[in-house]
Amino acid sequence: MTRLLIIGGLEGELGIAARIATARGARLRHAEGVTGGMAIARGEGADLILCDLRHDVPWLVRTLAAERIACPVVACGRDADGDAAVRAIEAGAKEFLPLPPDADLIAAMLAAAAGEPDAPIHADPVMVALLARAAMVARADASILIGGESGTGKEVLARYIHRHSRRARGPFVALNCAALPEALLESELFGHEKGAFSGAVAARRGKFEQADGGTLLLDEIGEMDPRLQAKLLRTIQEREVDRLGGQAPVKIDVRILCASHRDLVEEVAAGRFREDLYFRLNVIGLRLPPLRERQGDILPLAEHFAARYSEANGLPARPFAPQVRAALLTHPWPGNVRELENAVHRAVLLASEDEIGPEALELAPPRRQDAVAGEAAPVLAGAPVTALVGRTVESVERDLILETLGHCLGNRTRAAEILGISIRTLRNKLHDYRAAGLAVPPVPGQGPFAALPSDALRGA
Ligand SMILES: Nc1ncnc2c1ncn2[C@@H]1O[C@H](COP(=O)(O)OP(=O)(O)OP(=O)(O)O)[C@@H](O)[C@H]1O
Repeated sequence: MTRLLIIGGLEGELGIAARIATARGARLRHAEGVTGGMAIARGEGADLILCDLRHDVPWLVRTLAAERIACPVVACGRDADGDAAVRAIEAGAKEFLPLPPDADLIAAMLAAAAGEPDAPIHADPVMVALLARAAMVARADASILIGGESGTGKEVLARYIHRHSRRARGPFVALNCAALPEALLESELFGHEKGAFSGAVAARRGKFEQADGGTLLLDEIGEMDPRLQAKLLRTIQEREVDRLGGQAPVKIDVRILCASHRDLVEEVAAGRFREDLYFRLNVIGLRLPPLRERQGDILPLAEHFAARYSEANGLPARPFAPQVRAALLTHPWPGNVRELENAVHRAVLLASEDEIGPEALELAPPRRQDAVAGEAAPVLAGAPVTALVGRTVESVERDLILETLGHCLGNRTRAAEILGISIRTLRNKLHDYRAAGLAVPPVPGQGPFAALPSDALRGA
């Protein structure tokens, strides 16, 4: 959690800045003047100092430097205080924050001060409120269940909670419960002793032990099978894990965060998820809204991804053309932030020299589930191999899986065989694609198009 020190009177606009910063999860200390501020910086330390320009900012900056206290100072004032701002910056103040304060600017400063490279990018009031709540509940040790469609940023939020918790210096460990078959998931979670099963050639600490003193994120918890659910409940209640093949349980101190794109209440009602475990995990519930319900986040996220992928690919930073901005704002984003990230990544690679224009933006048309024949083609189906450069592994994998399944007329077993993956992995992936609004060929004999000829089903 960022320790913010504000120097100056809090009755006016600086007070508003203080409230914004606290709402964004900063821990606030306050001093009326620079001498009091220095005393706090020496005693408790600070990650960021906001100092009113009416105080002696140059003295503050010099004294911090002389005492080797590394802490950025941001000078705050009205635009009219130009001369004082220049003097402050010349003395070594990091930035000038114009008053009245802008909430996004404060958030960016806090994120930079906290050194949070993967801080959630956000601007929409819905997300501002959600993150403020997350930062608040992060301090308790209670379990949190994070709901939200696939790709909305549940893991990003979980990491944010960890960083704002008193376990921030401990490990953050994540495990996707949908990605592994049951037996493997069990040993990944709980660990095993050497020889516990064939192939267990050495003892291995499970994720619970790895997360000791920190936070464990169990992603896609709704996919966990009932036997493991029972074992998980026991582990949480007893605060100790039994390694497979182990002699004695091992004490653990772990905070559990869970994420699921399924409605776990429905899963409980359907008898697929244990009610007692649900109540254990859902002490606090947070729901990430789909991207289409937080329009204010779209452009800041798009700009963030454009900057990131331009830099990563050694390309110049280019602005989005106005048509692209409009298209980004109106697209429904069934795959949420992940879809936006992939679309912007592609656009950055395909764009011309001076701007990211509409020709570089490929947006998948919105799809109904189980689309009619001919529409069953996956996004970018039939892309020749030479067109793969510039695409993410994830999007190529998705197209490969959907095309293969279409080729097998929806036969999951056959498609999994051809793809060389387990049927469980295939099912999990198809589930995600469906949740993201993509057309998934139905199981033969069950779908509405079972009677159609194969060519029609295969699509493009
Ligand atoms: N607010 C955000 N700021 C920056 N990046 C984000 C944000 N939200 C999501 N992302 C990015 O979008 C992608 C998907 O996010 P994440 O994996 O957290 O989603 P998820 O909801 O856990 O998805 P799934 O349910 O499929 O596991 C990631 O690459 C992540 O970095």
